[in-house]
Amino acid sequence: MIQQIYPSAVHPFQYELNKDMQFAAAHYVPGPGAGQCGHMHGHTYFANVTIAGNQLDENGFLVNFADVKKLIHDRFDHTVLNEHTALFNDQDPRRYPTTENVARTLYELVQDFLDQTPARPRCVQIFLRETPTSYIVFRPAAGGTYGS
Ligand SMILES: Nc1nc2c(c(=O)[nH]1)N=C([C@H](O)[C@H](O)COP(=O)(O)OP(=O)(O)OP(=O)(O)O)CN2
Ligand SMILES: [Zn+2]
Repeated sequence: MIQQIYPSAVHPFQYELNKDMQFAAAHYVPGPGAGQCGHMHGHTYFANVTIAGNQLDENGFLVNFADVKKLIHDRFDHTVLNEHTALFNDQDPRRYPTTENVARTLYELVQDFLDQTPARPRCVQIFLRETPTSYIVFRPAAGGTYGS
């Protein structure tokens, strides 16, 4: 069981759902300053996904916790992040599998899924821990984010 305190996302919605999960994945960071991280190595990533909205679906869910896990855990667990070439790219720093870019990519995957649901709740925060001492918090930019 994952038990961590996460930073709060500020949002105007009544319901806030949080899903914790972990996944084991390997990666290397191709950047010139990556040092040791340029070599293939692995992490047990811990992700916390925060989704918010005002409307529940026909199940009484904001979104099914299991669907959120499927989007991330089932896709990345026991994989090499650099090999997800539709998402990451060794030639483009915006697409290197750094913690920052992985966190943003998780946001994009989750929000794309939510956009296909009738109530279209919003992913308001991704917390992604790569090591016991290093983590990133990604929040979508303000402006246009909470428009509907
Ligand atoms: N801003 C970023 N810096 C670093 C990233 C990153 O994704 N974004 N990644 C790495 C490496 O991939 C590495 O796996 C993690 O680095 P680090 O936290 O330095 O790992 P340590 O376990 O060695 O940390 P200590 O606190 O020194 O034990 C590097 N930088
Ligand atoms: Zn790493």
